[in-house]
Amino acid sequence: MNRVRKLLESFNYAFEGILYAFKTQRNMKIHFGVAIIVLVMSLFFDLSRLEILLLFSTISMVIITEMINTSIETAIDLITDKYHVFAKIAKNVAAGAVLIAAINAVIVAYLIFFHRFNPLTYGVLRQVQQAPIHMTFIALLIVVFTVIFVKGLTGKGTALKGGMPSGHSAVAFSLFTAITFISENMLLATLSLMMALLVSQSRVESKIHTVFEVIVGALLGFLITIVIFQVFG
Ligand SMILES: Nc1ncnc2c1ncn2[C@@H]1O[C@H](COP(=O)(O)OP(=O)(O)OP(=O)(O)O)[C@@H](O)[C@H]1O
Repeated sequence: MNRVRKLLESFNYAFEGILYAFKTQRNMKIHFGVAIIVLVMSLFFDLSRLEILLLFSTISMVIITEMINTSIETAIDLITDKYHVFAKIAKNVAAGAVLIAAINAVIVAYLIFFHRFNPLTYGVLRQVQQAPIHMTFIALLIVVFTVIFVKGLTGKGTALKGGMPSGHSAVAFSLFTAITFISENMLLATLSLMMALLVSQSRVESKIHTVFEVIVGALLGFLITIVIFQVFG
């Protein structure tokens, strides 16, 4: 009897932990909200057992990493409220784990749902792989990952602001290239190029990037997207 009570008690503590994370962490509410939307959506589609399994594992992974992140943050705050480089590393690494789980979730959701939303490509993976939107999505993802990676190598700026190269111009030029390939229309190409130039110019104007960083970003976005469209288009 005592053992059963102990077991129940430990379940209770575990639920308290889940509730605490949900109540106090804004991101946790977002994860749960998105998870619910995805699960409701899954009811409208004829998902295979494997796809459902993937959905559940992916959702669990995001929630689990967020909870471990909360746990580490709390433990660090218990130890110190002073600035310490180790505290920063521990918290950043834990936050990084959540980010990876969240990116994985976006990719899984894309692979499971996207072709079902597009009646033209319904059920035909080969067609989806060749769809411009698919290539644009993949190109953008690769551009963003590359920018973050290069920023990490050069050690300047943060993932989303400043540093080498400019992520904004990389994305803007990637989109310009995708629009040019998809539309095959000079006017649209010119207009989107003007927008990409404006984005890049504003990064220099607001002193977030140097001209060189913006040019490297633009080249990166442009070249990666060209390669993707040439190879898979
Ligand atoms: N004691 C500390 N020493 C050094 N850097 C810290 C310290 N505490 C926090 N930081 C830095 O601030 C960032 C945010 O920390 P914080 O504890 O506010 O986490 P958070 O992700 O904002 O959490 P929440 O979403 O719960 O508000 C950490 O990722 C870390 O880089």
